[in-house]
Amino acid sequence: MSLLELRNVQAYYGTILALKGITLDVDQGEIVTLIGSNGAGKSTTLKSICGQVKTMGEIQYSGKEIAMQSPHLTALDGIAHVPEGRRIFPRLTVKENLEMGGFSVKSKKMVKERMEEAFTYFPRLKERVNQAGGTMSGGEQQMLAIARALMMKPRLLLLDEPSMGLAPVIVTQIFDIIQELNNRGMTILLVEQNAYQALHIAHRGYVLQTGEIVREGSATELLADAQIKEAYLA
Ligand SMILES: Nc1ncnc2c1ncn2[C@@H]1O[C@H](COP(=O)(O)OP(=O)(O)OP(=O)(O)O)[C@@H](O)[C@H]1O
Repeated sequence: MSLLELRNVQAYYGTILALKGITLDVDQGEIVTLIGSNGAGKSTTLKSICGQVKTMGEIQYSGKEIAMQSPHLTALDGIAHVPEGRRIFPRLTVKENLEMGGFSVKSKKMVKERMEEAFTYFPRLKERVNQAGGTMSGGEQQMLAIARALMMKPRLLLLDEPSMGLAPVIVTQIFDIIQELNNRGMTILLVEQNAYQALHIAHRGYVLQTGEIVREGSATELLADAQIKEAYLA
């Protein structure tokens, strides 16, 4: 059984059908990437999993049906969503942002432990623990957004375009960290426009086009595919 299974998932914004029946799996321990152009439905797929849009079809997580479940409960079930555009709290410090991420953790000691664990991935955040989130660079804010998601010790991490708007050298750092998270056991569903780098760290990938999956395969297969190269890796 996969950790996450979507079966014929349709998603609507009002009467607009943004996903036309998506079927995909994410197994425990994998990095799976969703690639596709602007408006293909990548973000909507993540929002569907988190109960942030109206959906039809089955979404099973760890054997439980979670379609249309409230985002709050989905988070408590162990699914962390890092949305596009790194929505950190700009006026709060790094430490306060991380504490907000651990809001559901009752023990202060555990919050501290988790913060220290997050700092092992992001030593730069530790150096800036009292700096206001909004004054940090784009890359640091992305790191903070991911670190904040780690505070609830998720089993599944949904990352929406973590490379967006970042300089190439920072993108490489972020991708290295994503890979390290996975090496230490985190299952990751990664949405990316940067298909080339995403496929380099992923095990498998799905290609979305106007709300439909048009191709799926191992990352190696997709990287070698001539059509994909032309459309997404140019
Ligand atoms: N709040 C909304 N209201 C109406 N339509 C929406 C809304 N959000 C997204 N859509 C539409 O749903 C479709 C899928 O959008 P989505 O954001 O999932 O694409 P995406 O693949 O993540 O693209 P991008 O990389 O540009 O974010 C698009 O046609 C978009 O216009």
